[in-house]
Amino acid sequence: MRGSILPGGIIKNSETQEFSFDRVFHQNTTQEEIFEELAHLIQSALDGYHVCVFAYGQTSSGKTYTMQGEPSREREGMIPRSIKLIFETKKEMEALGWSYDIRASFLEIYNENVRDMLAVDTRRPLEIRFNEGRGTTVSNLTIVPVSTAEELTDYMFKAQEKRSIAVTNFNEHSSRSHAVAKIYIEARYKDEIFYGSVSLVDLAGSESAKFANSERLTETKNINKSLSCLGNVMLALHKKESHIPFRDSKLTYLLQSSLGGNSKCLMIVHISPTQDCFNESINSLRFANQVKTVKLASSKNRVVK
Ligand SMILES: Nc1ncnc2c1ncn2[C@@H]1O[C@H](COP(=O)(O)OP(=O)(O)OP(=O)(O)O)[C@@H](O)[C@H]1O
Repeated sequence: MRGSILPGGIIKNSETQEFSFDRVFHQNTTQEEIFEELAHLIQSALDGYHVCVFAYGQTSSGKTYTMQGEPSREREGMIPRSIKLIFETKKEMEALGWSYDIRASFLEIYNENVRDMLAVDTRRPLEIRFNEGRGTTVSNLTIVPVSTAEELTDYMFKAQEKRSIAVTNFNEHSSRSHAVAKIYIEARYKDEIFYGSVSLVDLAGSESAKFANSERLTETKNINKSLSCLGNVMLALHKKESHIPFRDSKLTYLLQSSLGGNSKCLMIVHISPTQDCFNESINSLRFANQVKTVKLASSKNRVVK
């Protein structure tokens, strides 16, 4: 990335800043190519691992496009592709004697309130609880059993329609909430049960508060607080600190089980190609650099009956 930031956000174009990541996608990369990075993780969830995929980046940088996509086959995003892969693999494995119980929930965190996207009244905030052995759960969250990919995709669209939408300076239909689609997979083979899950997280835009108008300031502050908590949790995990500040935000508290040791995580960081967004892009790349250093341990969640 060319340019550097001077105090006050002035960009000096003569210097080069370099970042390196596991994979870098350009703006013409297809959804199918991006999903190739995810497919093995989805497979892991079917084998009994907890998997978490984040889309991070400033407003309008393409997070929802990546996760949700658009209805056409080529443009469908990571969530519908994950759903299809889960049900295709389930069918193959059932022929080999496995059986599956698949359920799903959709929630959003808006202004530090957790809301159930499948509930009739989505305004009712829900509580996050921590149970020894079960990890974090959300009280009264609707978790629906699903038996086909189409059924689960329909729930995804219903949940998406209800997401908090507000007007911002950058994106007319910007999503101002973190959206978490979670698929719970219980796989049985003979006397063994494997408990896996996939959390697909479309984070709210990470733009700096100075761009927000006064109405949106509280939203933006809450979004930035939870994203910086996510960064702090990642840093504390990286340093193997004795206290990991999961409870500093609803987002990190909710994802405690997915981040805290026993999971496979992937973050897709989005940046906008325009010069106006340079400072935000640098911030996103720095965040990604910090996250990249975190090494999580993961193990299969297996019970023998
Ligand atoms: N790779 C892409 N190809 C085609 N269109 C794209 C691509 N990425 C983003 N877009 C388009 O750019 C616009 C903004 O993208 P999107 O809504 O996904 O951004 P976002 O990061 O989710 O924003 P917000 O934080 O406000 O939710 C949308 O109209 C989307 O269709």
